[in-house]
Amino acid sequence: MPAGDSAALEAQRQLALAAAHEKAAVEARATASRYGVASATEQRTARALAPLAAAGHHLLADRRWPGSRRAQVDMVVVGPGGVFVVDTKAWADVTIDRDRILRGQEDVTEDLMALADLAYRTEGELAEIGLAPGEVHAVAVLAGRQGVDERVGPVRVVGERDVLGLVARRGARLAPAQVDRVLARCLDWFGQVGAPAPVSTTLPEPVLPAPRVPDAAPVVVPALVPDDAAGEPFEVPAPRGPAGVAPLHDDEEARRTLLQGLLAAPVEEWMTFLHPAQAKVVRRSYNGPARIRGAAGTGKTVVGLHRAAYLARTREGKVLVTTYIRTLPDVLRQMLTRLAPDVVDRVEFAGVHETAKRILDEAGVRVRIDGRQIAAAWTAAWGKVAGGSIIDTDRHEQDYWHEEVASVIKGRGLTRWDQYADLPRLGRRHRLGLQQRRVVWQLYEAYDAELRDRGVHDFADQIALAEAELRRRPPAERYTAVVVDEAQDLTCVMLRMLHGLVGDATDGLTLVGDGQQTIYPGGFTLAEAGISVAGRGTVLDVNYRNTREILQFASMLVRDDEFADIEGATARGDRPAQVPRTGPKPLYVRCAGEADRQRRMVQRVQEVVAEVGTSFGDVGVLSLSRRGVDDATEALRRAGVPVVNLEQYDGVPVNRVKVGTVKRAKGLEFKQVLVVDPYASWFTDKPDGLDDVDRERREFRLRELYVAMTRARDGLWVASI
Ligand SMILES: Nc1ncnc2c1ncn2[C@@H]1O[C@H](COP(=O)(O)OP(=O)(O)OP(=O)(O)O)[C@@H](O)[C@H]1O
Repeated sequence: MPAGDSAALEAQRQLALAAAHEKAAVEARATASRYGVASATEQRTARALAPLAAAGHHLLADRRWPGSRRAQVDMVVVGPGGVFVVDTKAWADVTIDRDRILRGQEDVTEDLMALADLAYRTEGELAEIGLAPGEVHAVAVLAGRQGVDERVGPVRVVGERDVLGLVARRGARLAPAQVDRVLARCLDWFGQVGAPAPVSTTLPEPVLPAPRVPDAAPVVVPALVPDDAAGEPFEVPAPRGPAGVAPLHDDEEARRTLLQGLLAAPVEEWMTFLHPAQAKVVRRSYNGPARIRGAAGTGKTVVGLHRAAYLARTREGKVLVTTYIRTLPDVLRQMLTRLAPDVVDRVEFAGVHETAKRILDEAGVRVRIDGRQIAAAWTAAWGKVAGGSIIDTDRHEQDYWHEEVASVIKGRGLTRWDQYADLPRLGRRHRLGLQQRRVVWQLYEAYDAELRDRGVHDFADQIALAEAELRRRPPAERYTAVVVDEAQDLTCVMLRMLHGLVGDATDGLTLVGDGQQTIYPGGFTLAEAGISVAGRGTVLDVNYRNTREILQFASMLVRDDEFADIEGATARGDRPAQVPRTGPKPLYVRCAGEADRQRRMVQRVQEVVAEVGTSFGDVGVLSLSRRGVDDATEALRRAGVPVVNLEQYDGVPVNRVKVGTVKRAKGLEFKQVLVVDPYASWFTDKPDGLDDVDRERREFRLRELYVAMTRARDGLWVASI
């Protein structure tokens, strides 16, 4: 090749190289400007959140996205308000339509779902140390925006100026020691980002065109027009002020927002921090009905509530929390309001009868319940069929037969004599011969006829009708899940009805309870109710409520107790493996008579409220009978002690001594409990010498006392005569 030719080629090569470098430079600049935009907006989010540091929050910026080699999380906030996984979006023209988010015409929901998925995995990671699932939040911050507070699925979408308030308003949910534990785990989970990839200046050797033979024209290097790489279309508010950036919050505003959070009442530990075993049950998925059991005070209700919140958060549709006791759902709602304010409106609380009523109302089925007419129907039926018969003995009060009809026959949904003739009456010790059963059945028939003649229904009818209605017309996904607290209190038909709401759907039905606390007759098995929880059971075994001394005292009552468990076997109560708390021994006093007992009861109340940290509202006075409740109420009122009957208590803190029957106290707890109606013989009678009628009575009574005593957190006082 002639020398001139080779020089020209070299010039061409150099020019091509220069062009390639220039192109690469333009691209690199464009990329840099994109990063610049991102980091500028992220920095603004960081600045918006910065005041939180003064309130005990830790801001982890630019951490590794767990499970990804390259992706980063803009910011993780760990503090008293919980854990917030924050991603800043420099998006303009954003519209949110229900669970979708659009950027102009483009649906960018999936982008947020990646963040949701990360928060979900983080929740699982932190459950390992017991952090309750509801304390981890996915937050997308819209750069340069204000006054936005929306939800796209599980992701909270807020403006840059709203994010501080979002975190601060959560208040003090985690104690400093818990924040430290969560922080340590988060530092591991969201690892450090490694060194950035080195910048390479190596370019491939340019391939030059072959020289044209006749007259080689000079190579024209096209002018390089920078790509349209100015970055994403988004609006950042016009800079203001000397620094060129608008202040996100003036000091006063930030202080006010923070103060709001700091002043919020701290929540109890169990609302945010669980035992890891509890936290896992909350999130576990069961491919059908599940059962959570455990002895008194092991946190079953707590887990049930967290699970309800978790299911509401992660599923479409509503969750129902229900229980037998009419007043308990209100108390549970109050708890959930503080535990999971974000989902409380998607969880319904209703007693099991209220639930039946709603089902029937919606189906247009009329039910007429009239207490007086029901009582009259019973009295008339008893007079016609049972009075003077072989079941009318002084061994049984009418109540016994009323329970037999209401709980055993109607509770188990029996409608034919042959079903009852040889029915194993689980949990009822007194054996009934065929003759007695026949009379009981006739009594039932007569009672039923009396109800129909009067055009009224009783409460068991209401449940049976609702259950039948659900069978006739399965509900159109009314609830996504049903959580039943104190499930051992329900009759067979009640459980069938609740099962009818969700069937065997994954995570549909969660039964929470403790067979040891069964205080109603009418035992049955889950198989009879058409429910199987095989392989989907969990036992909780740390007692968080009682001191060791209280539990030991209460457990003596049920030492030899055997009960018919809903899973089919005759069971002994679950015993907690751990009872971490200790305290003073319970006091058992023998009184000279009823008047003496009332006097000492008032004195005891006055003593305990004189202790630091105990007020009237922390005291529960419990009785097995309504009469006992009336007497105690009267005595306390006379002494000027403020009282509230548990029938009227809805969980809103009130500084009055709570007085009520043990049945009404189910699921509740008090710092100090006074049990006011035992007779000494209840504790001393040996079961061996009793016939089966008395044995049955004794068993139910002792279980009820056990329930009463295990309501006590710190102090227990039992007075007998
Ligand atoms: N992980 C926990 N950390 C601290 N306290 C807890 C925890 N779990 C439960 N508790 C507390 O233990 C007490 C008992 O909890 P809970 O009422 O849920 O028990 P339970 O098993 O439903 O009791 P019961 O069957 O006797 O009604 C409550 O005061 C609750 O706040």
